[in-house]
Amino acid sequence: MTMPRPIILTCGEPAGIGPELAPKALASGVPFVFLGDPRHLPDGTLWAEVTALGDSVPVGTLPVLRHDFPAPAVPGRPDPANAQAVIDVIARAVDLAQTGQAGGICTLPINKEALKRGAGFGFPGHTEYLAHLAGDVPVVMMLASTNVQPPCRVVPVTIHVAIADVPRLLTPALLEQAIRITDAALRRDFGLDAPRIAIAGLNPHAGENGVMGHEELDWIAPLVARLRDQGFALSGPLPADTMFHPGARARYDAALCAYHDQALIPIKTLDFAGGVNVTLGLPFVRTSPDHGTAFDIAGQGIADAESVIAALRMAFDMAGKR
Ligand SMILES: NC(=O)C1=CN([C@@H]2O[C@H](COP(=O)(O)OP(=O)(O)OC[C@H]3O[C@@H](n4cnc5c(N)ncnc54)[C@H](O)[C@@H]3O)[C@@H](O)[C@H]2O)C=CC1
Ligand SMILES: NCC(=O)COP(=O)(O)O
Repeated sequence: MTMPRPIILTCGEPAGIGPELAPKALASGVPFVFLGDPRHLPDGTLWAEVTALGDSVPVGTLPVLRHDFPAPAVPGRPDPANAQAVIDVIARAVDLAQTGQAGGICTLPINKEALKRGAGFGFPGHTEYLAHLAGDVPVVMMLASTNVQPPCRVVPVTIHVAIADVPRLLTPALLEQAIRITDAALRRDFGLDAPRIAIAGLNPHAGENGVMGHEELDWIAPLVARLRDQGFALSGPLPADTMFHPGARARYDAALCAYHDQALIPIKTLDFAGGVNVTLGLPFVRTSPDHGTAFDIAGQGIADAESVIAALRMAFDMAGKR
């Protein structure tokens, strides 16, 4: 087996904890290159500029593929002048992955509000932007634990949308697409031969036979039955409140949830430190730590690098499987 190419670690929002996590991520042991402005790294960081992904640097030194930003970074205070460069770094990383120069990308967190206000960013997150850059392909956001058993893997079928819009946006076509993409990715990237997927209901108690909502009876259960007949190992619709305890998680490999918080609250409660966000369905590997920009602690040097280390390892592992 050939060794995967190095992973690109994008800088994300330079006013957040991303730049201080990059040197700490060397502890991952994964070959990676930081794509960003070296001026944003903490004082005293050992870094060396590389011009290509194969370039070697001394042990313990952060390899940096330089992307100059217009402004320095002030922790906790995103500068609108830097917003476009944050977006450009993501696009440049995708290009490096699509052209085979990088084994995949691992993204440090962005602040969606800062990008929207600073550069009119038209996407609610990396996930949607990456799908666009890849040619408007359908994708799925999955967050996967690395520290708990049985594992907690969750997919929000609707992603960054207002809760008021969920019942309209959660459609049979979207759920079926998410099931198919998740099943394929669990086989390809996670080495599962017969993935078991649990489907959460939308309503309390999964509607309790229509007395607390009707979507489960109207279309979720029929869709699950139809796809089960096609060979997918599906369970549900299940009441979301009782499907994340260890005994329940032992019965499936990934849980498909109706909306963002239904999926992300369990994993961030069970394994905030080790959670990894992975985009399924892209033609290249993309992972990310599960946390955000953490402006409240940025620049203090106390940010925990466990999630980005787990994300880099997962990206490298996935790149190896492809
Ligand atoms: N992949 C991405 O680009 C993501 C971006 N975000 C963005 O981040 C921004 C802030 O989001 P929040 O909801 O406040 O979540 P957050 O994850 O940034 O912070 C939540 C809490 O966890 C703490 N925390 C986060 N990461 C930590 C770490 N590595 N070590 C120690 N403590 C840590 C923070 O100090 C804060 O108290 C938002 O703009 C959001 O959209 C959020 C999640 C993922
Ligand atoms: N809450 C998860 C999140 O915001 C991650 O979004 P993305 O930037 O990875 O799409």
